[in-house]
Amino acid sequence: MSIKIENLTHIYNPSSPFETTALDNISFEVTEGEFIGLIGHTGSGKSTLIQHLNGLLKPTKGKILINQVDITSKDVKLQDIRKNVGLVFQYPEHQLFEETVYKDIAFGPANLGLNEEEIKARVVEAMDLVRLPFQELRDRSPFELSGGQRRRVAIAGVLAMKPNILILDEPTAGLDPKGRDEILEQIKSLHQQVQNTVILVSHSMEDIAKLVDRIIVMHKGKVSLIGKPTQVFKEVEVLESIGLGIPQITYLMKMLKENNIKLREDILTIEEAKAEIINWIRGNKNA
Ligand SMILES: Nc1ncnc2c1ncn2[C@@H]1O[C@H](COP(=O)(O)OP(=O)(O)OP(=O)(O)O)[C@@H](O)[C@H]1O
Repeated sequence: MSIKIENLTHIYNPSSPFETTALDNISFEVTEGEFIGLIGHTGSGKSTLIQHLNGLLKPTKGKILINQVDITSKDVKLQDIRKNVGLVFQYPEHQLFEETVYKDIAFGPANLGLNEEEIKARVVEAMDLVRLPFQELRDRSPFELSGGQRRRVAIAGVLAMKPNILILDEPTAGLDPKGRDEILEQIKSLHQQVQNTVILVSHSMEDIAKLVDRIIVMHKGKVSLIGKPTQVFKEVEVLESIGLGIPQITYLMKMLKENNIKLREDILTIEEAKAEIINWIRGNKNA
């Protein structure tokens, strides 16, 4: 499903001493099946923006079109939006409440009015997508699991709704490096399998550089940059002026180039850098 944001403004506590313009007239489009990284400093408006996409917040001004349907219109039911747009909040495991893993993941599909057989199929599939063993964990309490497993149960609960648009707000926050890599790897492989539209909110350029088709950089309620990772990372001055950087490996490639070691600058991962440096060394040996 596609998303089109038109002149979206959101003001908290309007006409009060606490008035805050969290989103300031922003516009952009996301095409069906795109994987978007949404990045920006704390307070830049990321959470406010994504809460508009599943109808949790209403715009002060502007429109949100999902597959050309304006979801801010009074005729659109919240339930229909939520069927299509799955939102995984920050620290989603805090919202687990059922006594078993199965019941927690089944909660959303049950609310969709599906029958028991279909609900079970959804739970099995969702647990498989986040690599949680169904037989071993189905009857366990989510509260007996590790932090990383609880996070995956919570993500599975949203995946079981089979949303066409999946939005994840800092899904790796608070996890150790292994847990973080596993979750990112699972989100990537899910996107490759089902080709859904994904918006991943992150503070880490490193994390999103490897995954996304395009990056949206937010600053003070506005879209500051939007483009492919390699395009966005060329804007080092803009990024630094708003307190963000480019991935360390991209810095290293730039520095090598400045020292007359001619390498590609659009390197995003250590693996790509390794291959490029080995090529360069081989080329010089043969010269
Ligand atoms: N419920 C609220 N009431 C009043 N102001 C709010 C509310 N939620 C957010 N804000 C303000 O709106 C602005 C944008 O906040 P928002 O949470 O959208 O930013 P963010 O980029 O998601 O930050 P973080 O990375 O910390 O989650 C901030 O100035 C924030 O203080």
